[in-house]
Amino acid sequence: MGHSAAVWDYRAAHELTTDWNGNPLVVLRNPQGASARISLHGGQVMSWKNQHGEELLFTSSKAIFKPPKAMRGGIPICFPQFGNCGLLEQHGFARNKVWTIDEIPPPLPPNDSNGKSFVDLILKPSSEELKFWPHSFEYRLRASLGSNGQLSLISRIRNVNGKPFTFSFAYHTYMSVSDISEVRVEGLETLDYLDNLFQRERYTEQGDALTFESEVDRVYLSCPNPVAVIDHGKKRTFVIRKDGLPDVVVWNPWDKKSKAIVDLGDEEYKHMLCVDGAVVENPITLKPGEEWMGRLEILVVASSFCSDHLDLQKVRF
Ligand SMILES: O=P(O)(O)OC[C@H]1O[C@@H](O)[C@H](O)[C@@H](O)[C@@H]1O
Repeated sequence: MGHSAAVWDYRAAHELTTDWNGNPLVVLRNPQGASARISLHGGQVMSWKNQHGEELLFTSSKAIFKPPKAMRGGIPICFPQFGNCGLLEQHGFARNKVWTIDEIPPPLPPNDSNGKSFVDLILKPSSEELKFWPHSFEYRLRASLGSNGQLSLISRIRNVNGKPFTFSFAYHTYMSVSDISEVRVEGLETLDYLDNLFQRERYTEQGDALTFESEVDRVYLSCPNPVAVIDHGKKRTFVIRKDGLPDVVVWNPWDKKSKAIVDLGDEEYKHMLCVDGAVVENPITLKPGEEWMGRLEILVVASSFCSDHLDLQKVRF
């Protein structure tokens, strides 16, 4: 049965360790030497390295690795609320909870199993969460690392409640960049966005590409695939493809705001950019028994491909 191959893949390709603070951590590796580390605290990707051992995600030098807060960096999961538009704590509780590993996960689809290592993490609400968000759910997060180093995150959230519930969501992806002034984001041209710096007022993107000269905190609406983060300094491009995640949040706090963020080092805002696949404008409502799926895939394209003429539609994951 197909299942045995997947179990073999799973056992051979990931290992369990702990971070220096004692939090359990899953390590995925591919045969070429790329790796990803996913913490059971928050189901958060903490590190993603390419085959040369270069870190692709930003982690603050002042990051606090202790529950109940999420570490500043990597890819925190924002669920069941994005931002502060709701009654829950900012970005919801999922990023602050301890997840478990599914030791016998469903297999990878046969057409997608080649060289992939993966892990499935599970979050179910405890009686504590149910007190302030009274909805039973099962959340399965599959993190996988592909043969060309691409990182893929698939969230499946199922309503196991007797009543419908509604949520918003984001993969809050902190990319590591050479210098924010050397970066541009493509794929957002002509889109409408909600500007968090102006009470979520709606504007339309006018530029050919988004560049950074001051604080940016926006939700771009209904973004087509792909979105690209082009880093001229590091000569590499993050190509982002998503499914079930219509919106894209772009955030950099810039100098003034970052001084107020206690777990962000001085001047570190220059080396980070959050570009999140998200569901913000139209939250998801799940009826009893229904499941939602949101997939994010990120591939870093080598410097030789990094030019103004990169044809993003032709990038193969
Ligand atoms: O400090 P937190 O809770 O991780 O949030 C960081 C930022 O996350 C972004 O996604 C929001 O748009 C910002 O408004 C927010 O400041």
